[in-house]
Amino acid sequence: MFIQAITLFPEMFASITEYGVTGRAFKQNLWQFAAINPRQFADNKLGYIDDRPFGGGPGMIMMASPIQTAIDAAKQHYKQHSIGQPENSRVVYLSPQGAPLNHAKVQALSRLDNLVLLCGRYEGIDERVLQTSVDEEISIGDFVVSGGELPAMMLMDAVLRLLPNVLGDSASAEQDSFANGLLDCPHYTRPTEFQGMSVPEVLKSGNHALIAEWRLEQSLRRTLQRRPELLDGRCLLPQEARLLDKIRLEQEQ
Ligand SMILES: O=C(NCc1ccc(CNCc2ncc[nH]2)cc1)c1csc2nc[nH]c(=O)c12
Repeated sequence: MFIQAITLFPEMFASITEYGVTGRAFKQNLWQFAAINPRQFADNKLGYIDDRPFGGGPGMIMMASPIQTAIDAAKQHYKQHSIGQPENSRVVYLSPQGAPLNHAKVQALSRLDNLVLLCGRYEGIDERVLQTSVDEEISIGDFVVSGGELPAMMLMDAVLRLLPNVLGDSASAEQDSFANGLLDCPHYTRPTEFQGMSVPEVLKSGNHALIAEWRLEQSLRRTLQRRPELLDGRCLLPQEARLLDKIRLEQEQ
C-alpha cells in the first residue's frame, strides 16, 4: 500500500515510519510512504499558502491552488509508478467535519492500493478544492486538535495493522478487541505477586479452553460496564450470550 500525506510538517510522520510495528513494516517495504509539502507549490515567492477568510473571522485558511497542485502531484506519483490500480485509490481529507473513524472504515481503507491523506492546518482549507478533489472526509473524534497530521497518523497506524505480515502472529489484528467489537480483557505478566496482589488462578492453569472463556467473560463484563452501547449493535455468539446472561444475572443479585 502506498500512502502519501499532504502536509506542512512532513517530519512529523517519522513517528510512524521510524518507530514500532509500523516502522518495522515500512523498513520491510510492506508499505510505502511519501510526504508532499504544499508550500513548494505556493504561487508567490514568499511561500504563502494561507490567507485571510472571506467574510472575516479568526484565523487563516489554506489556499486552494497549492493544495490542488499537491493532490495532482500525489495522483501523478502513483500513476507514474503504476502502483496498484488507480481506481483502487482514494483522497481522504482529515477534518473535524468528517465521518467518525471506526473499525469498519479502517478495514475498507486497508484494501486500497493508494491512499492520499490531506492534512489541514489553520482553520481549514478552501472549500473549492475539497469539493473537486477529496473523496471523503474523516474525523478521529469529537474533540479539537491543532491539525490533520496526528489524526492522519492514527488512521495510518490502524490501517497498517490490518495489512498482511505487519503484525507478527503474536498480536494478530483479528484478535484485537475492536475487531471483535468488545473491550479487551485484563492482562497480567510476571511477577506473580505485585504489591500483595496476585494473578487470577485460571491464567496459571494451562487450561486454554478455561483461559479463553475467562478472557471472553472479562471482555463482556468490561464492555457491559464501560461501553454497554457497543453490545447493542452486536450479534452474540452462543458462548457470548450465555456468559452475558450469567453476568447480568450476577449483577441483578
Ligand atoms: O485538522 C483537524 N483539526 C484542526 C482544526 C481545528 C480546529 C478547526 C476550527 N474548527 C472550528 C469549529 N469546529 C466546530 C465548529 N467550528 C479546524 C481544524 C482535524 C483533522 S481530523 C480531526 N479529528 C478530530 N478533531 C480534529 O481537530 C481533526
